[in-house]
Amino acid sequence: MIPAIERWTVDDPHDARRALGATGLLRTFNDAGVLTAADVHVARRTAGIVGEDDETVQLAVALAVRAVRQGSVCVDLGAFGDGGASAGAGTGAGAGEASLPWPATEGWLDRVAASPLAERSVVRADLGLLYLDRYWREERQVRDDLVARLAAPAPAVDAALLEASAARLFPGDAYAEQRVAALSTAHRLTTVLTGGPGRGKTTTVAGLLALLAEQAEHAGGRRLRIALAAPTGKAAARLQEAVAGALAAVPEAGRPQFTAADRRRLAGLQAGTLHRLLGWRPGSTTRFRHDRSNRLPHDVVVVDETSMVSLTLMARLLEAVRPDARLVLVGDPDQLASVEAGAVLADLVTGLGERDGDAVAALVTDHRSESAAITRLAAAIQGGDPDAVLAALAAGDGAVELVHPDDAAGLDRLHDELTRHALGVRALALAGDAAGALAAAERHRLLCAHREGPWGVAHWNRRVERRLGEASGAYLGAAVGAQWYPGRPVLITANDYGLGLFNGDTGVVVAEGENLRAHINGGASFAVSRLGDVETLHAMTVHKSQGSQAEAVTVLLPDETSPLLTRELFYTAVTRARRRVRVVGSPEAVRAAVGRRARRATGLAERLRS
Ligand SMILES: Nc1ncnc2c1ncn2[C@@H]1O[C@H](COP(=O)(O)OP(=O)(O)OP(=O)(O)O)[C@@H](O)[C@H]1O
Repeated sequence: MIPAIERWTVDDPHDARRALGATGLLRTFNDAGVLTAADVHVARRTAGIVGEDDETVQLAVALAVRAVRQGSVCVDLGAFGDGGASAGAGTGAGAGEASLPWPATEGWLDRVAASPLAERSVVRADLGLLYLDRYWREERQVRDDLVARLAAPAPAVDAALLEASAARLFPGDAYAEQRVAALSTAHRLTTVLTGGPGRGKTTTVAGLLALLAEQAEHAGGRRLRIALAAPTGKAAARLQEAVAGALAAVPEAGRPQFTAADRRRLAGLQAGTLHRLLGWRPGSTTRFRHDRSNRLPHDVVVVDETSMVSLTLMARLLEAVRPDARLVLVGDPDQLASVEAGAVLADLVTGLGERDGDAVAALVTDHRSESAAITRLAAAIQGGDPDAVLAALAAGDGAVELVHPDDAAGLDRLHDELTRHALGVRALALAGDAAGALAAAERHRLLCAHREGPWGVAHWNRRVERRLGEASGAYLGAAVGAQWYPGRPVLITANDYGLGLFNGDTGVVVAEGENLRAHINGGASFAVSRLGDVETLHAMTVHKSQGSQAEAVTVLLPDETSPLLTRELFYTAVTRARRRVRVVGSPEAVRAAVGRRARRATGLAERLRS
C-alpha cells in the first residue's frame, strides 16, 4: 500500500523525533511518525503560553509546523481526516491514514481561527488554510509587491529601435519564439520566463540584455545596471558562462548577431548568488542589507533557476528590487520546488498567468538535438502518462535506458561504469590535473531520491569508494578513516562567504606534491583542511542536483512506496542529463513516480488571481 502521508519510522524508542513528554492527540500523532518532537514542541509551547487546551487546535498548529518542515507554506486541514479527502503527498492524509484519530474536518479550522493562538497572531486562518504567521505575512507581501509591479506604468522604450534590434538578435523563424518573449519582456516591468532544459532561456536572456542596454544608451542615460543572479553558486556560474558564451559567439548566418557595441555595453557582466546580491548579513538567514529602505541599485534584475527560490527569499528579493527596475524571473516550473518552503515559480506561472497572460512568457521549442530521447522521456513524465514514460524508456536508442533493480547484469554494468568513472577522475587528480579532474567528474552523475537506505546517497557513496579503493589498491573513504583522497569529488553544503564558497558548489580533491587541495568548479582551490561543510559526491540527491547538468546521469528510483518518489523528482533527475540517462527502478516505481505529484500547500497562486 502506498502511504498517503509522509511519516518517519517509529521503531527506535530512542529516536530524537520522539516527543516523550507529550500526551493526548499530539502523542498519538508523534507515536505514529506523523509529527516530530519539534512539531509537538512548538505546538505545546505556544498553546501553553496562551492557555489553549483544545487538543485539536494544538494538533492543527503542530501540523502547520510540520507542513513548513516539508516545504509547504501552510496546511489544508480539510485534506486531513475523514478518511480520504487526500490532496496528494505531503498535504493530505487519505485512506491509508484512517486508523489515526483525525478530528472531524468540519469546524476544525474555525476552532483554530477562534482560538487565542489566532488572536495573538501565532497562526492565521486564511483562504481556508492554516498558516504560521511568518509565512502568511510573506505570502501576502509577495502578492502585494507583484500586484503593485503589474499595476505600475510600463517602462519607456523606443519601439522602432527595439523591433529592429530584436530582428538582429533573434533572427528569422528559428528565433521567433524567443523574439516574441524578449520583446514582451522588454515592454514590461515584470516577466516570468519559463522553459525546460535547452529551450533557449539563456539565449533569450543574453539577447534581451543587449536590447535593454542599447535602449538605455539610446535614451542618453547612464550605463544599464544589470544584476544576474541564481539561488546557488553553481547555477550562477553556469548562467554567467552561458550568457558570456552567447555574447562572444562568432556571428553565423541565421544566428544572433551581437555587435561590438553590444559587447561593450555588456562588458564585465557578472552573475552571483541571490544571497550575495541581496547582501548577506552575518547571523541572519532571512534578512539582508538590501530591503525596502535600501533598494538594489540595478535597473534590471534577472534571476535564473527561480524554481529553487523559496517563498522567504522571493519576499526578500521583491522588497529589495526598485519598483521601477525590470525583474525577469527565469526557470522551469516543472522541476522540484525549493528546499525551503514554497512553490513560488509554479504559483507565479498559474496565479500571475491568470491575472495577466503576458506576465508569463513560455519557451517550448527544444534546441538541443543531441538529447531528443531525453526530451521525449521528460515530456512523457510531464504528461503524466506512465505507459508513455515506459515506452520512452524502452525506445531510448542507447541514450535512455531502464534497468530493473533485480537485473544483476544491469547492476554489474552500472557498478563497472561507476568504478571506471571514479578511477578516471582519480587518475587525473593523482597526476595533479585539476582542470581535467573537474571536467571528468562532471561527466557522470549518480542521483538518488533519498540520503539513507539501500538506494540512498550515503550507501552509494560508500559503495563507490569501496570499489574505487579495491581497484586502486588503497583504503578510501570516511568509512575506513580516509575521508580525503585524490579524486574525491566534493559537494559544498553551506555558504561560506569568507572563502567564497556556496552551498551546491562542486569540486574535486587533487594531489599537489604531498598536499591535497580541493579545486572547486569556478576556479578557486583550498587546502582540504579549510573546508568544513562538505560531502562526498560519488552520489548526490536529486534535490541538490538542481541547477546543474552532466553528460550522463544515472537515477536510482526508490521503491514505489517512498513518498519522495514524485513526478517532479523524476522529471528533475532526468533533465539533469545532457546526453544519456539510465534509470534504475522497477516499472512499478516508474508508474508511482509519474502518478504522484509533489504538491505543496500554498495560497500564493490563489492570492495572485484575486
Ligand atoms: N532559436 C535557436 N535556434 C537554434 N539553436 C538555439 C536556439 N536557441 C538556443 N539555441 C542553442 O540551444 C542550446 C540551448 O540554449 P540555451 O542555453 O539558451 O537554453 P536554456 O533554456 O538556457 O538551457 P539550460 O537551462 O538547459 O541551460 C544552446 O546551444 C543555444 O546556442
